[in-house]
Amino acid sequence: MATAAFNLALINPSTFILPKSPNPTKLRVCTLRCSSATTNAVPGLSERPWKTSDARLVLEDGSIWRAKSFGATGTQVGEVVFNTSLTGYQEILTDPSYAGQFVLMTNPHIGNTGVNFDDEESRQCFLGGLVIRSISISTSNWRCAETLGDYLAERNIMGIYDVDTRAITRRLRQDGSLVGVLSTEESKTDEELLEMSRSWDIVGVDLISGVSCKEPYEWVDKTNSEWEFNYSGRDGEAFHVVAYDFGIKHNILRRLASHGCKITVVPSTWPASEILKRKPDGVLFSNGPGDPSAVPYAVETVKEILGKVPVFGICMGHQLLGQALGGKTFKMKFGHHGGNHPVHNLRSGHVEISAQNHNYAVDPASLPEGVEVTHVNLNDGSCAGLAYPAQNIMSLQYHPEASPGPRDSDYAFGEFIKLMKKVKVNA
Ligand SMILES: NC(=O)CC[C@H](N)C(=O)O
Repeated sequence: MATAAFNLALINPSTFILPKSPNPTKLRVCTLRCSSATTNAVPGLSERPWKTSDARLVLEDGSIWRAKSFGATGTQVGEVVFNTSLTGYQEILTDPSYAGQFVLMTNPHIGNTGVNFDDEESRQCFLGGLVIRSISISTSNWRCAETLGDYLAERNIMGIYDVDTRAITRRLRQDGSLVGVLSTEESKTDEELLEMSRSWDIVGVDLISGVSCKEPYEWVDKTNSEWEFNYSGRDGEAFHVVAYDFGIKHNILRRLASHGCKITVVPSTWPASEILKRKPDGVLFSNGPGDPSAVPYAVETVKEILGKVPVFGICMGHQLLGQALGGKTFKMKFGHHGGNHPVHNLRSGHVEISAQNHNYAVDPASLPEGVEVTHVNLNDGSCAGLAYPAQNIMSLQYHPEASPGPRDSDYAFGEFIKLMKKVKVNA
């Protein structure tokens, strides 16, 4: 009888799914697995020559997922989001827009290429943690500098593996984003971790101030030659772009530099008046973590700049532009995170496969007349791009810089160059 119940549980994970219950004493564990993974095996020193589960992911709905840890140890709270990218885990780990979130990779096998010196998208990892199905037991790549586990441990980022990522993804798709707690601390009870997850919220929190640079700096690095497949925009003229760092990804800066721009990066709180004094040819509002409604100071800055100089907003920058134009943003059910999101460019008629990472979106119905929706996400019809030609504004909800992901939308940087050029010529 007991054996039958055990087998049933293994083949049907939903057996272990617990209803969201205010009574934490009813907690049970979602997965029960043995594995022959040998990553941490210490022959002769352990009764079992394989690593057994030593971590828990406790979700706010009351479900508990037993897992194995890699990277840092400890206890961490965050919002769980799933990312459908097949490659590019290092760029994802260093995308500052994941601050406050645990990234669950739907691709089951992660870590096989290790990490390298070139693919960093920011100065550190800001995400809460990494959740994967299987960590590669060997690392092989010509650029590999170290293993994923060592990299995360050095940066104090928790990772877990041997967890049913497919079941968690299905739950997030069904119920929406969930807050969770990752812990390797046996001393903490399930109830304590559940309480922690339920008393934490990502909505309404200014996460930008924790990731933005503290002082302005100049950026000069370009993307390498494999990116030179598109309109280069270089015509001997170096446009000066000021980039607001709300959590900016380096490839945005590299792409602008490759188009010949002279770039000054400024902190998120830098006054608009200081920017306008420098008379830039354009201003870029970058991607960044969290809720756009939690940073009214940034919306005010955007408002002060609009109409005075051409602007380009990317992701968080697009959301802040939407609000500055009088529109509203809202939290999506589980957002878009991955490198395979189809977007319809309404101006060209083309479909772009895009890189995306956002949980909030602009409500197009809330925007004033004259603002044009230029791009639509084909998965759910949400607004993926805006333009307000009267004020030389363009923005995208997704990532034309890719990194990781397809480069279909790279033309957007060329369009920004054209916008700056048009305004300069007519000045
Ligand atoms: N990549 C981003 O800029 C993310 C924007 C915002 N934090 C969101 O989740 O919607």
